Amino acid sequence: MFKRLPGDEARNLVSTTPDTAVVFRPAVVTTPAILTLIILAGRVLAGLVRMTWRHPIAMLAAVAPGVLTILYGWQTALLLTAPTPAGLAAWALTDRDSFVRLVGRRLQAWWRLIWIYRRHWQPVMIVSGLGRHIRGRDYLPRLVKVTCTPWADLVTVRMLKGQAVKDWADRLDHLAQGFGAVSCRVALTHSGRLTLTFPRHDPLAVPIPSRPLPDAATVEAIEVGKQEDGRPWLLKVHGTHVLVAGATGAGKGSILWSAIRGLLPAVAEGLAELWALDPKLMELSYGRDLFGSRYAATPEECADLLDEAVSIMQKRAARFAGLQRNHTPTVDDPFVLVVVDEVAFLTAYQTDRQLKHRISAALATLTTQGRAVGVGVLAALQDPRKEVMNIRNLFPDKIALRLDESEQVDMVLGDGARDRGALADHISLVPELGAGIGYVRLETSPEPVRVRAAYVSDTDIRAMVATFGRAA
Ligand SMILES: Nc1ncnc2c1ncn2[C@@H]1O[C@H](COP(=O)(O)OP(=O)(O)OP(=O)(O)O)[C@@H](O)[C@H]1O
Repeated sequence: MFKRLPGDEARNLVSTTPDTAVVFRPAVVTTPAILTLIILAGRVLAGLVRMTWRHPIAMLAAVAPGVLTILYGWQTALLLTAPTPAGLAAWALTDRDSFVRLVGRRLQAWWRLIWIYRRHWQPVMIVSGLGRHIRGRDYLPRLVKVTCTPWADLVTVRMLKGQAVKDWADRLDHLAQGFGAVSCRVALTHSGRLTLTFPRHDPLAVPIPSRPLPDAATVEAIEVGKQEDGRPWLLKVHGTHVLVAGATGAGKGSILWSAIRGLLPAVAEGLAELWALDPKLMELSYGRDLFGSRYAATPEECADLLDEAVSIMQKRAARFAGLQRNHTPTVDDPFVLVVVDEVAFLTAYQTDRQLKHRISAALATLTTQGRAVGVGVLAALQDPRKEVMNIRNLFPDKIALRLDESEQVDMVLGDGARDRGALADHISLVPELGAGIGYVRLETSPEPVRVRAAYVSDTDIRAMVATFGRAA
């Protein structure tokens, strides 16, 4: 009945070594076929119980037609079960969003669990070195569940005992390639549990047009683009300082302009002021009228403007002392955002030592004391190395756009950011595909989030100047 397997030959083993003192003849116990069948049946039953426990509705849908047919005949079964698919189809046609959210994504997740992840789990784990094959047994991390979002698969994994997140972070390429995704990111969710994110498509692949002007005057989180999951990317500039690092052509301008755009209604109401330092004389000069007299281009002018910001900050601090600890923008004490394009021109690349010292001191003073009194700095920078920007750590919020070298990612976003998937050095050089794309660490989570800034075109800037130039 059963094929003879190599193991059955063990009883015929003889030693071929001459004069061997001891010859092993392993005792081979033949398992009765009935026992094997009972064990197999037990496993199938346990699998069915587990499946019913985990997916009761799916099991009911699969089993009900058969049971009804046996009990009442096929006509009755058809009559009783047909309304379900018909109802689902009607639901899908009338309210596609809720159908996709509640049914479609679950089916998709189930299908991808079976077809992509479970099918390839063992080989990918063993080949990538995340699982172990010891003495004929596989020790594999456990694939807990798969959830589908509109753009990615989130795969929950229980690590093997003794594994570290770094073991997984070092093998992101293996995982992406193994499961047919373009990239993979890893995040620790609970002790011993990870979530792997495999994007199915890229919602940031096409440039995003400039965001609509806010209806109300606000200095709080400004919508400057989109996050990878499709939600708006809200940038906080009030109560913090933001450093935008990116190689030339990475799209730093689009973040500066999106932030400026979002603040314009507040500027018009007198609740905010935009001060611009434009040492490259390129980016901010285009909308110069938006800044009124608070625009500087030469290093001397920039130093004067920064000193003025420091003086305002210190006067406010003296007035607020003992009365208030946080700033609320008012017409008398508006929020001041100092926008600096290519800050290294004013610091590292500045040849006049005295001026360089003055500017560095003013920037350090603003970034250490300005938050609480409503003076913020939004600075762009091409090269994030410490020699170039020794005060980069005084900026609480940092954004990494396309960077030239992998080591620069952790310099901008902090240790371990690249290991967790902030591949800022892999962003495309083609402007349509990569400009404005970057990684941020939001306050709520240490995991880097991929974002794309909206592109504020020259036409947008001209329209902004036409509407708000006078207010400035
Ligand atoms: N958010 C964006 N979406 C799509 N394309 C963009 C975006 N931002 C910029 N671009 C494109 O990329 C080009 C370079 O952008 P930008 O000049 O802002 O880069 P940069 O980082 O400021 O470079 P540099 O440091 O050389 O000034 C722009 O001319 C534009 O065509």
